[in-house]
Amino acid sequence: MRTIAVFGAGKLGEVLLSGLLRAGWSADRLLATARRPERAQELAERYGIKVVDNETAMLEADVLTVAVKPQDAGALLADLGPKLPAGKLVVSLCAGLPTAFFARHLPEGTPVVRVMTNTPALVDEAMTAISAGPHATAEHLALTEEMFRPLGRTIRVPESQQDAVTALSGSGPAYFYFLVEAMTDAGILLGLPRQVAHDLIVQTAIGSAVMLRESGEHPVKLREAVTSPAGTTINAIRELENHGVRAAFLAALEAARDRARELAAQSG
Ligand SMILES: NC(=O)C1=CN([C@@H]2O[C@H](COP(=O)(O)OP(=O)(O)OC[C@H]3O[C@@H](n4cnc5c(N)ncnc54)[C@H](OP(=O)(O)O)[C@@H]3O)[C@@H](O)[C@H]2O)C=CC1
Ligand SMILES: O=C(O)[C@@H]1CCC=N1
Repeated sequence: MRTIAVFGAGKLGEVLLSGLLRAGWSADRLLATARRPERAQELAERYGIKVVDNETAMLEADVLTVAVKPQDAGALLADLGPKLPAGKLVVSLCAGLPTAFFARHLPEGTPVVRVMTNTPALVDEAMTAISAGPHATAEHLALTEEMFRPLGRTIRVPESQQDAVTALSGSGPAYFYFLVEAMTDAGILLGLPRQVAHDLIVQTAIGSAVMLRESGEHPVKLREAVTSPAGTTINAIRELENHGVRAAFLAALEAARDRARELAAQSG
């Protein structure tokens, strides 16, 4: 079993570590790094893993998973890059940053894999997209899949699609939570107690998601089955169309994709 280090175990890094432990990855094969000592202590106590400095993690691990914010990746790589021994696999979780950015900071020949996952990894329902960067072989991709498959679904995509993936499934959970929040408010407007509105919409979201996955039907077909002629649903759909909700999603995802591009441009 390989040793995996998570550099910058913040929100997403912790989700990954907890998922690997749930999947049976041995705690003594996991390392984490953190910038703040109190965070390091918290992770060590919570998961029983070693939290070490970046250089130790780089030397001891086989897979170096970069989970710092894209804005912090340059400083981390400037520190580690020149000292990186051969034979390590670098897996980036950073939104926007192309593998070419990593290659510029790392010794020639270092394999890099770019990954975009999402927070439902916490309940083993992540959507993880994996792309080969420079020097990444089939074996490196298989190893990355081995890390992420227990956390949900994985797919391979060309790296050119990763900014779109980031906008769609990387950020996607936030859009669903936003929708649930808005629908709960709507329930309150209609006179339901907050908790009742919340419970109704959460179960409706789960039921709809399971139907989407398990029926294999097109969403239009599933929506039609709910939308009775001259019934209630079509009145709501007309309002959603009048308020440009579909167009808002198109614009929102373009904005997220553009931000991923900006992060890459700013990182140099
Ligand atoms: N959150 C999400 O849903 C997703 C995030 N991502 C990507 O994952 C990455 C992490 O995001 P997220 O977890 O939300 O961010 P967080 O800020 O929660 O985590 C990043 C962590 O890295 C630490 N850090 C920064 N620099 C260093 C360093 N040099 N050495 C050690 N630790 C360091 C930070 O420390 P400090 O606490 O001091 O700031 C922080 O704890 C990003 O690149 C993001 O694009 C990808 C998909 C989904
Ligand atoms: O908001 C962000 O930048 C990160 C990347 C995808 C989800 N969260």
